Amino acid sequence: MRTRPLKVALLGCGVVGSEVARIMTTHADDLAARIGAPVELAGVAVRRPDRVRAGIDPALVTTDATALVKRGDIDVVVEVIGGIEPARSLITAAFEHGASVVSANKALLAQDGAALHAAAEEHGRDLYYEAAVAGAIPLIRPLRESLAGDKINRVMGIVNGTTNFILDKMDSTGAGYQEALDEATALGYAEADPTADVEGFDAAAKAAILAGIAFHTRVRLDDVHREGMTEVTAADFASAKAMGCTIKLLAICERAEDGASVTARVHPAMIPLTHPLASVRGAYNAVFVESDAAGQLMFYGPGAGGAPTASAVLGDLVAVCRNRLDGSTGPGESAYAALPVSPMGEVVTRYHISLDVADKPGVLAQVATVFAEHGVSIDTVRQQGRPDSDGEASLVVVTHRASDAALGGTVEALRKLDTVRGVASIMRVEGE
Ligand SMILES: NC(=O)c1ccc[n+]([C@@H]2O[C@H](COP(=O)([O-])OP(=O)(O)OC[C@H]3O[C@@H](n4cnc5c(N)ncnc54)[C@H](O)[C@@H]3O)[C@@H](O)[C@H]2O)c1
Ligand SMILES: N[C@@H](CCO)C(=O)O
Ligand code: NA
Repeated sequence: MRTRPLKVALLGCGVVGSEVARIMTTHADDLAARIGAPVELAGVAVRRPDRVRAGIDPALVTTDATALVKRGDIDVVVEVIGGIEPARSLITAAFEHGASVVSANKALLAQDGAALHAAAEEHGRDLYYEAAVAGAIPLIRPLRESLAGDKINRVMGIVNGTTNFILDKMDSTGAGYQEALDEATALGYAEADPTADVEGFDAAAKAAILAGIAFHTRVRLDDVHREGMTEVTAADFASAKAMGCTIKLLAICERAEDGASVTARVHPAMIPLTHPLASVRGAYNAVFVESDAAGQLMFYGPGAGGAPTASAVLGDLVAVCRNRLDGSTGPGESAYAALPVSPMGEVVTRYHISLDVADKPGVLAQVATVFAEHGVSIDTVRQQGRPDSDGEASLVVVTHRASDAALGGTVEALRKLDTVRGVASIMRVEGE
């Protein structure tokens, strides 16, 4: 074993960074044995230097992250600050000054992954980010390495723990969205500003990263269709139950049936209770991968939290350190397929549409005609009179597979019918 240590700079010492530092210290001997050289924490960049950080030598702490990454003797920079800047400039400077980088930053990778990979390649260094998608769950490496010989057709997953916790609460208790969000906040699952999670931004960033790796194609954050889950109601869950389904916020990356294009999207969807993703409870994450040769694979585990996320960071750290020792680099960006990313209108799936209609003769026929005129085939229709309403009924239509554009046209035309008083909800049905 080499005795000269590999030097690691840690940027950010929050929820994830403090766990990275702890594991580096407590598992130092094992890490050294696995890597073939000791790893030394050579500097820790923080924003608040006065805070007491158990197990971290105060002499290592600095507020000057830029000077730390430019020191020249750093082998690996671990970026767990988050956000776009200064993380992007720091990572770029790290490559320029000879370091490899491990990051957990999905927002940055989804936005600037291509440029950062190019910088890593230019300087002959590694950029690893297993922790950026689904926390501790090994996913990036299985997609990039274990499945490198297969053809991935679909990646569908629950990649946000906060929203899964909220939806699971709504499902199991009948609570409304706000009540479930309040509980998630009180228990520390949801942040004070939950926008990134509940509006699907976090999941969309992860979808962009996953689609890019799965399809060897550059998929930018802007290419991902995004709908949050704030409009999901207790009534939607009741409808889902009636169909033997539950509702999950899904990130879905798909190759088109002709293989010539791909799509990436995040939205709430009904899935059958028999689908493996339906049994993912609480704040857990899971990703379902379908490929030509392997068939169906499921990756499941904790998608967030300090120690679980640090597990993924440490795994990357070991891999990157091994590469440094033998002067190699691991796989970089693979975007050779360069498939076009189609807009949401071209996505084909099934829909569950709940309408408030006038309860009188001919209405069902009128509604069915609108679906037929737009080429959307109906699978089932369920009508329920509502005793409390003045001559209104709820009409629930479940369609066969149709394009999002055709469904959009159908709904627009339905809204124009006098007999359709309102469109209570539209939800996609996945996983069948
Ligand atoms: N917390 C999780 O469960 C989780 C899971 C997966 C990925 N991640 C990702 O890991 C990263 C870190 O997340 P976190 O939960 O640890 O966040 P956090 O807010 O707890 O920690 C970030 C730390 O960086 C510090 N910081 C900010 N700007 C800095 C600067 N210029 N120099 C030095 N330090 C600076 C902050 O003071 C803070 O302590 C993010 O990219 C996040 O998306 C987090
Ligand atoms: N806010 C994210 C953290 C992990 O990226 C979640 O709830 O899953
Ligand atoms: Na992961």
